Amino acid sequence: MGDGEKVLSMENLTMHFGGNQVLRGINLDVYQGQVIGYIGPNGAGKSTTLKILLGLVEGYGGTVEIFGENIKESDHTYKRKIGYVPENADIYENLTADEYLTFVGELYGIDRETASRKARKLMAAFEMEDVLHSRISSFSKGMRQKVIIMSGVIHDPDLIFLDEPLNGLDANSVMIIKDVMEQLVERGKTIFYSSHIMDVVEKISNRIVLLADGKIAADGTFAELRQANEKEGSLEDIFNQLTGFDEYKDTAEQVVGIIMDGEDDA
Ligand SMILES: Nc1ncnc2c1ncn2[C@@H]1O[C@H](COP(=O)(O)OP(=O)(O)OP(=O)(O)O)[C@@H](O)[C@H]1O
Repeated sequence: MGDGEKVLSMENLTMHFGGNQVLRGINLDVYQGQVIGYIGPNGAGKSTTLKILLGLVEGYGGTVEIFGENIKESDHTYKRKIGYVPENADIYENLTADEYLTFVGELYGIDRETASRKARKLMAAFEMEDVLHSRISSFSKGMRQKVIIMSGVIHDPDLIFLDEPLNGLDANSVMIIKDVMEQLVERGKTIFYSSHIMDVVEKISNRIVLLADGKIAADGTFAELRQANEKEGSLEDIFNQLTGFDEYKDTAEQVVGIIMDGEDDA
Protein backbone atom coordinates (compact mmCIF):
# COMPACT_ATOMS: atom_id res chain seq x y z
CA MET A 1 0.00 0.00 0.00
CA GLY A 2 1.23 3.50 -0.80
CA ASP A 3 3.67 4.94 -3.31
CA GLY A 4 5.93 6.97 -1.06
CA GLU A 5 8.65 5.77 1.21
CA LYS A 6 7.84 4.11 4.49
CA VAL A 7 7.88 6.74 7.22
CA LEU A 8 6.48 4.77 10.11
CA SER A 9 6.26 1.15 11.01
CA MET A 10 4.77 -0.59 14.02
CA GLU A 11 5.49 -4.25 14.46
CA ASN A 12 3.58 -6.29 16.98
CA LEU A 13 3.11 -3.25 19.19
CA THR A 14 1.74 -4.15 22.63
CA MET A 15 1.10 -2.10 25.74
CA HIS A 16 -0.46 -2.78 29.10
CA PHE A 17 -1.10 -0.63 32.14
CA GLY A 18 -1.05 -3.08 35.04
CA GLY A 19 -3.52 -5.78 34.14
CA ASN A 20 -5.15 -3.66 31.45
CA GLN A 21 -3.89 -4.92 28.09
CA VAL A 22 -4.53 -1.90 25.87
CA LEU A 23 -2.65 -2.76 22.67
CA ARG A 24 -2.57 -6.43 21.65
CA GLY A 25 -0.27 -6.47 18.66
CA ILE A 26 -0.56 -3.58 16.24
CA ASN A 27 1.05 -4.04 12.85
CA LEU A 28 0.99 -0.99 10.62
CA ASP A 29 3.20 0.51 7.93
CA VAL A 30 2.58 4.12 6.99
CA TYR A 31 3.88 5.63 3.77
CA GLN A 32 4.70 9.19 2.80
CA GLY A 33 1.66 11.14 1.63
CA GLN A 34 -0.83 9.09 3.55
CA VAL A 35 -3.42 10.67 5.79
CA ILE A 36 -4.20 7.98 8.31
CA GLY A 37 -7.52 8.43 10.06
CA TYR A 38 -6.91 6.56 13.30
CA ILE A 39 -10.26 5.81 14.90
CA GLY A 40 -11.69 3.61 17.62
CA PRO A 41 -14.06 3.66 20.59
CA ASN A 42 -13.24 5.54 23.82
CA GLY A 43 -10.41 3.81 25.62
CA ALA A 44 -9.34 1.78 22.57
CA GLY A 45 -5.75 2.98 22.89
CA LYS A 46 -5.47 5.65 20.20
CA SER A 47 -3.80 8.27 22.39
CA THR A 48 -1.59 5.58 23.91
CA THR A 49 -0.40 4.57 20.42
CA LEU A 50 0.42 8.18 19.58
CA LYS A 51 2.29 8.72 22.84
CA ILE A 52 4.37 5.59 22.23
CA LEU A 53 5.28 6.83 18.75
CA LEU A 54 6.27 10.18 20.22
CA GLY A 55 8.51 8.53 22.81
CA LEU A 56 6.29 9.76 25.65
CA VAL A 57 5.25 6.32 26.92
CA GLU A 58 7.72 3.59 27.74
CA GLY A 59 7.33 -0.07 28.56
CA TYR A 60 5.71 -1.11 25.29
CA GLY A 61 6.42 -4.36 23.47
CA GLY A 62 7.25 -4.73 19.80
CA THR A 63 9.16 -2.45 17.46
CA VAL A 64 8.50 1.08 16.25
CA GLU A 65 10.49 2.58 13.42
CA ILE A 66 10.18 6.18 12.32
CA PHE A 67 12.05 7.23 9.18
CA GLY A 68 13.69 3.83 9.28
CA GLU A 69 15.10 4.20 12.79
CA ASN A 70 14.09 2.13 15.78
CA ILE A 71 12.87 4.81 18.20
CA LYS A 72 14.28 2.90 21.17
CA GLU A 73 17.77 3.04 19.73
CA SER A 74 17.61 6.35 17.94
CA ASP A 75 19.35 9.45 19.27
CA HIS A 76 16.05 11.35 19.06
CA THR A 77 17.03 13.50 16.10
CA TYR A 78 14.01 11.94 14.37
CA LYS A 79 11.85 14.00 16.73
CA ARG A 80 12.78 17.16 14.84
CA LYS A 81 10.99 15.77 11.81
CA ILE A 82 7.80 14.92 13.65
CA GLY A 83 5.09 17.20 14.96
CA TYR A 84 2.51 16.49 17.62
CA VAL A 85 -0.78 18.16 18.38
CA PRO A 86 -1.86 16.45 21.61
CA GLU A 87 -5.41 16.06 22.83
CA ASN A 88 -4.73 17.77 26.12
CA ALA A 89 -1.66 19.93 25.90
CA ASP A 90 0.12 21.10 28.99
CA ILE A 91 0.51 24.56 27.70
CA TYR A 92 2.60 27.04 29.61
CA GLU A 93 -0.20 29.33 30.68
CA ASN A 94 2.02 32.10 31.96
CA LEU A 95 3.88 32.51 28.71
CA THR A 96 2.64 34.74 25.93
CA ALA A 97 1.78 33.11 22.59
CA ASP A 98 5.00 34.56 21.14
CA GLU A 99 7.11 33.21 24.00
CA TYR A 100 5.47 29.79 23.89
CA LEU A 101 5.70 29.29 20.13
CA THR A 102 9.28 30.56 20.02
CA PHE A 103 10.18 28.24 22.92
CA VAL A 104 8.61 25.19 21.23
CA GLY A 105 10.23 26.09 17.92
CA GLU A 106 13.63 26.22 19.61
CA LEU A 107 12.97 22.86 21.30
CA TYR A 108 12.42 21.41 17.84
CA GLY A 109 15.74 22.80 16.70
CA ILE A 110 14.89 25.94 14.75
CA ASP A 111 16.69 29.12 15.68
CA ARG A 112 15.06 31.72 17.87
CA GLU A 113 14.72 34.38 15.21
CA THR A 114 13.07 32.03 12.71
CA ALA A 115 10.78 30.62 15.39
CA SER A 116 9.69 34.08 16.49
CA ARG A 117 9.12 35.25 12.92
CA LYS A 118 7.04 32.17 12.11
CA ALA A 119 5.10 32.57 15.36
CA ARG A 120 4.20 36.16 14.48
CA LYS A 121 3.17 35.21 10.95
CA LEU A 122 1.14 32.19 12.06
CA MET A 123 -0.68 34.24 14.68
CA ALA A 124 -1.44 36.89 12.06
CA ALA A 125 -2.73 34.26 9.62
CA PHE A 126 -5.20 33.14 12.30
CA GLU A 127 -6.13 36.78 12.99
CA MET A 128 -4.61 36.61 16.43
CA GLU A 129 -1.81 39.15 15.94
CA ASP A 130 -3.31 41.46 18.56
CA VAL A 131 -2.83 38.81 21.27
CA LEU A 132 0.67 37.74 20.22
CA HIS A 133 2.08 39.22 23.41
CA SER A 134 -0.82 38.27 25.69
CA ARG A 135 -0.58 35.43 28.16
CA ILE A 136 -2.12 32.16 27.01
CA SER A 137 -4.06 32.00 30.29
CA SER A 138 -6.27 34.81 28.98
CA PHE A 139 -7.15 32.95 25.75
CA SER A 140 -10.45 31.25 24.93
CA LYS A 141 -10.49 27.46 24.38
CA GLY A 142 -10.43 27.85 20.61
CA MET A 143 -7.60 30.41 20.68
CA ARG A 144 -5.56 28.05 22.84
CA GLN A 145 -6.26 25.17 20.48
CA LYS A 146 -4.98 27.22 17.55
CA VAL A 147 -1.75 27.93 19.45
CA ILE A 148 -1.41 24.20 20.21
CA ILE A 149 -1.83 23.41 16.51
CA MET A 150 0.71 26.07 15.51
CA SER A 151 3.17 24.74 18.08
CA GLY A 152 2.91 21.25 16.58
CA VAL A 153 3.88 22.33 13.07
CA ILE A 154 6.03 25.45 13.49
CA HIS A 155 9.22 23.47 12.73
CA ASP A 156 7.89 22.16 9.41
CA PRO A 157 7.71 18.46 10.37
CA ASP A 158 7.46 15.69 7.76
CA LEU A 159 5.22 13.45 9.86
CA ILE A 160 2.45 15.07 11.88
CA PHE A 161 0.47 13.39 14.64
CA LEU A 162 -2.81 15.02 15.53
CA ASP A 163 -5.01 13.88 18.40
CA GLU A 164 -8.51 15.38 18.19
CA PRO A 165 -7.06 18.66 16.86
CA LEU A 166 -10.33 20.41 16.06
CA ASN A 167 -11.56 20.44 19.67
CA GLY A 168 -13.12 23.80 20.40
CA LEU A 169 -12.44 25.34 16.99
CA ASP A 170 -15.12 27.39 15.24
CA ALA A 171 -16.37 26.43 11.77
CA ASN A 172 -14.07 28.85 9.92
CA SER A 173 -10.98 27.62 11.73
CA VAL A 174 -11.96 24.00 11.05
CA MET A 175 -12.07 24.77 7.32
CA ILE A 176 -8.66 26.42 7.44
CA ILE A 177 -7.06 23.53 9.34
CA LYS A 178 -8.60 20.93 7.01
CA ASP A 179 -7.24 22.82 4.02
CA VAL A 180 -3.83 23.27 5.64
CA MET A 181 -3.64 19.49 6.15
CA GLU A 182 -4.64 18.84 2.56
CA GLN A 183 -1.98 21.23 1.24
CA LEU A 184 0.71 19.83 3.53
CA VAL A 185 0.00 16.34 2.21
CA GLU A 186 0.14 17.61 -1.38
CA ARG A 187 3.61 18.91 -0.50
CA GLY A 188 4.78 15.50 0.67
CA LYS A 189 3.95 15.47 4.37
CA THR A 190 2.34 12.51 6.13
CA ILE A 191 -0.47 12.86 8.64
CA PHE A 192 -1.60 10.55 11.40
CA TYR A 193 -4.96 11.85 12.52
CA SER A 194 -6.88 10.51 15.48
CA SER A 195 -10.42 11.73 16.04
CA HIS A 196 -14.01 10.87 16.85
CA ILE A 197 -15.43 13.30 14.33
CA MET A 198 -16.25 10.74 11.67
CA ASP A 199 -17.31 13.07 8.87
CA VAL A 200 -13.97 14.90 9.06
CA VAL A 201 -12.02 11.63 9.17
CA GLU A 202 -14.06 10.39 6.19
CA LYS A 203 -13.23 13.52 4.20
CA ILE A 204 -9.57 14.06 4.95
CA SER A 205 -8.17 10.52 5.27
CA ASN A 206 -6.92 8.49 2.35
CA ARG A 207 -6.54 5.51 4.67
CA ILE A 208 -8.66 4.67 7.67
CA VAL A 209 -7.41 2.45 10.48
CA LEU A 210 -9.89 1.28 13.09
CA LEU A 211 -8.60 0.16 16.46
CA ALA A 212 -10.86 -2.11 18.51
CA ASP A 213 -10.07 -4.49 21.35
CA GLY A 214 -6.41 -3.64 21.13
CA LYS A 215 -6.08 -4.69 17.48
CA ILE A 216 -6.58 -3.23 14.04
CA ALA A 217 -10.12 -4.21 13.08
CA ALA A 218 -10.17 -2.47 9.69
CA ASP A 219 -7.62 -0.82 7.42
CA GLY A 220 -8.28 0.73 4.03
CA THR A 221 -9.72 3.65 2.12
CA PHE A 222 -13.26 4.69 2.92
CA ALA A 223 -14.41 3.04 -0.31
CA GLU A 224 -12.64 -0.20 0.63
CA LEU A 225 -14.17 -0.20 4.09
CA ARG A 226 -17.60 0.36 2.59
CA GLN A 227 -17.12 -2.50 0.18
CA ALA A 228 -15.77 -4.87 2.82
CA ASN A 229 -18.68 -4.15 5.12
CA GLU A 230 -21.33 -4.02 2.43
CA LYS A 231 -22.41 -0.65 3.69
CA GLU A 232 -23.71 2.23 1.63
CA GLY A 233 -23.71 4.66 4.53
CA SER A 234 -21.23 6.95 6.21
CA LEU A 235 -18.03 6.15 8.08
CA GLU A 236 -20.09 6.53 11.24
CA ASP A 237 -22.31 3.61 10.14
CA ILE A 238 -19.25 1.48 9.38
CA PHE A 239 -17.70 2.44 12.73
CA ASN A 240 -20.86 1.41 14.55
CA GLN A 241 -21.07 -1.86 12.68
CA LEU A 242 -17.41 -2.78 13.22
CA THR A 243 -17.47 -1.94 16.90
CA GLY A 244 -20.65 -3.96 17.32
CA PHE A 245 -22.62 -0.93 18.39
CA ASP A 246 -26.15 -1.16 17.11
CA GLU A 247 -28.15 -0.70 20.25
CA TYR A 248 -27.70 3.07 20.61
CA LYS A 249 -31.44 3.66 20.56
CA ASP A 250 -31.93 1.23 23.46
CA THR A 251 -29.11 2.90 25.40
CA ALA A 252 -30.55 6.36 24.72
CA GLU A 253 -33.99 5.21 25.83
CA GLN A 254 -32.53 3.76 28.99
CA VAL A 255 -30.64 6.99 29.75
CA VAL A 256 -33.76 9.10 29.21
CA GLY A 257 -35.68 6.72 31.48
CA ILE A 258 -33.13 7.18 34.25
CA ILE A 259 -33.05 10.97 33.79
CA MET A 260 -36.84 11.18 34.00
CA ASP A 261 -36.91 8.62 36.80
CA GLY A 262 -39.49 6.60 34.90
CA GLU A 263 -40.47 2.95 35.00
CA ASP A 264 -37.05 1.78 33.77
CA ASP A 265 -35.70 -0.70 36.29
CA ALA A 266 -32.08 -0.62 35.08
N1 LIG B 1 -0.92 6.41 32.08
C1 LIG B 1 -1.89 5.50 32.16
N2 LIG B 1 -2.01 4.71 33.23
C2 LIG B 1 -2.97 3.76 33.32
N3 LIG B 1 -3.86 3.51 32.35
C3 LIG B 1 -3.80 4.27 31.23
C4 LIG B 1 -2.81 5.30 31.08
N4 LIG B 1 -2.99 5.87 29.87
C5 LIG B 1 -4.04 5.25 29.30
N5 LIG B 1 -4.53 4.28 30.12
C6 LIG B 1 -5.64 3.37 29.82
O1 LIG B 1 -5.44 2.84 28.53
C7 LIG B 1 -6.66 2.71 27.84
C8 LIG B 1 -6.56 3.43 26.51
O2 LIG B 1 -6.49 4.82 26.71
P1 LIG B 1 -6.29 5.85 25.51
O3 LIG B 1 -6.29 7.21 26.11
O4 LIG B 1 -5.12 5.44 24.71
O5 LIG B 1 -7.60 5.59 24.67
P2 LIG B 1 -8.20 6.40 23.44
O6 LIG B 1 -8.47 5.41 22.37
O7 LIG B 1 -7.32 7.54 23.09
O8 LIG B 1 -9.56 6.89 24.09
P3 LIG B 1 -10.46 8.22 23.84
O9 LIG B 1 -11.19 7.99 22.57
O10 LIG B 1 -11.40 8.19 25.03
O11 LIG B 1 -9.55 9.40 23.84
C9 LIG B 1 -7.74 3.24 28.78
O12 LIG B 1 -8.34 2.14 29.43
C10 LIG B 1 -6.98 4.09 29.77
O13 LIG B 1 -7.60 4.11 31.01
